[in-house]
Amino acid sequence: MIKTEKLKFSYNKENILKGIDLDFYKGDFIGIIGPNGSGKSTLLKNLSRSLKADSGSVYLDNKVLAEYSSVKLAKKLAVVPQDSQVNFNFNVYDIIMMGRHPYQKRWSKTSDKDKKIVREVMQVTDTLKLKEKNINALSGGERQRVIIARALAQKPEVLLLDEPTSSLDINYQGEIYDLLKYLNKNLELTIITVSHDLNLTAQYCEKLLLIKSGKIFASGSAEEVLTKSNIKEVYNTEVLIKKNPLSNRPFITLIPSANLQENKKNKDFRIHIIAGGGTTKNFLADLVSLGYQITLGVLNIGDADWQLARELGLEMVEADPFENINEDEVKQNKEMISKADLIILTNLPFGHGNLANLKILEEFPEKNKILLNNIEIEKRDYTKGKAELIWNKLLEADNIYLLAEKENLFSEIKRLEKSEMESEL
Ligand SMILES: Nc1ncnc2c1ncn2[C@@H]1O[C@H](COP(=O)(O)OP(=O)(O)OP(=O)(O)O)[C@@H](O)[C@H]1O
Repeated sequence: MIKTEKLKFSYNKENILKGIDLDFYKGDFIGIIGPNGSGKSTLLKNLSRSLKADSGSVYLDNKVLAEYSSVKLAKKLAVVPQDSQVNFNFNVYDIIMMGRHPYQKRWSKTSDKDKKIVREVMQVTDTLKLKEKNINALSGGERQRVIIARALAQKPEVLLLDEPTSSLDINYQGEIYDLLKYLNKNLELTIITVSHDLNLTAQYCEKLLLIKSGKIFASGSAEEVLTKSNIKEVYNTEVLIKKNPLSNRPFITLIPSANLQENKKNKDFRIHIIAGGGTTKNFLADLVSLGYQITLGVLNIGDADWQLARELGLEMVEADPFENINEDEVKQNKEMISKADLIILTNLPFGHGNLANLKILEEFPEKNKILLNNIEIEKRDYTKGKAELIWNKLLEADNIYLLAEKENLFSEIKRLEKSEMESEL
């Protein structure tokens, strides 16, 4: 339906769009995302012909966009611009009726058909009750619904929106995107929207187009586009990606980078974590944001710590649950431990899996170890079997530190890191 070929555009000789090839189909619901200044709005304006490309082409239904008369184009394609200020004191009804201009002859009166269509779009956009109100007396969310209603009154096949929810609160954001979804599903409107909100677009749009510096960096489903590495590459940001339980689409959370200087300093300090059962949930993301190099193992696939480590994109040794750790997994774990400057243990020395983990540790008596949540351990009965022997031996060493608190963990790591650096000098 909309296609571009080698689309290039520049403002004052500054290349903004650097060869965009895209192909959108009838009924698509597309989200165009990307960092500030990457060229999203410029692309949208080229698609709606409010800017003219330097080279390359835009096609609408296989016809070059430039060949459409403005009336024909307005009947096919409507735009909800980023800054939808209306400078006149019109009431809502008159504003929406403006969408009928492409269908009206000059000086002609509004027809019954115009009135019927305006009424329909007011119903769909829930703006009937605002009919008599002055446009400048509306809230941001109401105004946006009116501007969308005006665009719909054009009876377009494609709706282009530039950040339709940027100034709206979370309630109105959902309302506008629900409306777009309804229009897309029920009226088969093709929707192309620029947005900064990765989670909203992930939840509502069927396809995403990720723009970086005027080029398409990635396109496809939300799962395909919103990967940790794409976001790192394009936004230079570390994120946590989970599945939104309602939509099953990716849900992105920013990992705060606590202190960039600190992060740089920590870059080479490696920590290997032996955990299980979600015992890392209070500190794992913090350690990542502090810049430590984290590995984990051996974790059972499906375990809460395994899940979190995956979401954080960490390197780990994984094992099938309810199976003994096999030789290969032991080997991988040993490799990770041998590279680590510090080992953190969070779980308890019982069960096959942890026994194997403990046995591996026996081979690294020289490594500093932190045992988190020692209080928990004292409560448990681990006094039987081989685990006890290994465990007691570990506890006898003077390079194992027992901690109960997350806060103490960070200061203890810093202390060990410092002494490591001093011993290297
Ligand atoms: N009218 C203009 N004249 C000159 N340069 C412009 C103009 N409009 C935009 N630019 C520049 O073109 C580049 C792309 O701008 P554009 O608005 O398309 O980016 P964007 O991805 O939509 O950004 P944002 O997310 O911040 O809205 C930016 O560097 C911007 O400064």
